[in-house]
Amino acid sequence: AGSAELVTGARVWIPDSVEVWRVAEITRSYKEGDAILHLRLEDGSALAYPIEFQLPPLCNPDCLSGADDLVALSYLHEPAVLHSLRRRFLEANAIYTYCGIVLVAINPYKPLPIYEEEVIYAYSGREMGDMDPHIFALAEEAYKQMVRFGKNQSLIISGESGAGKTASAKYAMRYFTTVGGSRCNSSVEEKVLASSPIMEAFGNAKTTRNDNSSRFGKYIEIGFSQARVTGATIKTYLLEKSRVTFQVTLWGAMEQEGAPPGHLLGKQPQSCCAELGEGKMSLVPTSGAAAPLQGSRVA
Ligand SMILES: Nc1ncnc2c1ncn2[C@@H]1O[C@H](COP(=O)(O)OP(=O)(O)OP(=O)(O)O)[C@@H](O)[C@H]1O
Repeated sequence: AGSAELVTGARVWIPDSVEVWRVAEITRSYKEGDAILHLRLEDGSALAYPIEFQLPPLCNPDCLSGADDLVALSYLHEPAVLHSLRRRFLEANAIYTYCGIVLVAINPYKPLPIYEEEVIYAYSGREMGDMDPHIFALAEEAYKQMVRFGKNQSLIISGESGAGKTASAKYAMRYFTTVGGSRCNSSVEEKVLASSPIMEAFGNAKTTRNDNSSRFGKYIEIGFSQARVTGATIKTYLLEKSRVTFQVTLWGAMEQEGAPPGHLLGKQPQSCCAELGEGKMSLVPTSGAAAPLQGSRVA
């Protein structure tokens, strides 16, 4: 925040060890060079907040936080983004929010009734701004651009382990196979969708972060002809050595602070496959180097 905006009555975010950020109201206008900012917390208590390096970030007006596009916020900083996403999720069960052309997704860790075929058709042919933020809106935008201009499109999905990248990619694929499904050759779409469990059987494992964690990134190329799906190619990439070659014991996983995220959970390398169960296989190269992975073709 600029010092001119830190006036009596303005609200700011201050760091908190439990809630991460909490709101406080300024009770005395701040002047350049002041070492203390006088605040009142939400429970009514007074706080003399020391200005060490940075002035605290300002709160957005209540009417703005919770907007479906973060770009609408007057102040765009970490507490504003977290507060807006939290409010949308808790108040409206809204897991998707735009930030311009980027879609931010929160993993709800429970099934939501927002991926049915009716929802796909509701998004089909619509503009991004007309509908609530959704992975289908993004998929529709890419599909429309491809059909309209005949240009290849890419969806880049990133996030930490367990964020929901694989699930999002599957929803996008379901969208394309539904709106771009061909009536005469429906087995192609079925094969494209059926490729996911096969790839997961070979390449996923249970980790401390995610019960069904991908061991490598996937580049999925979906081919279209006259706006209809004709097939898909999956190439594997980004084989993280730390995910594959580093193993800790079951007890070590619990005890070891700062263990790399997404590492395999197994007692001994040789017992790892059995640990993983449910038809999943671990990828444990015999040498320390990352094993090259081949692309596999579907349909
Ligand atoms: N939109 C969603 N709705 C409901 N559940 C979800 C959603 N997205 C993800 N999940 C759940 O969260 C779990 C973890 O998601 P997912 O495997 O897609 O994460 P990831 O980002 O691919 O993780 P990793 O990098 O470890 O492979 C999934 O098994 C799924 O049950």
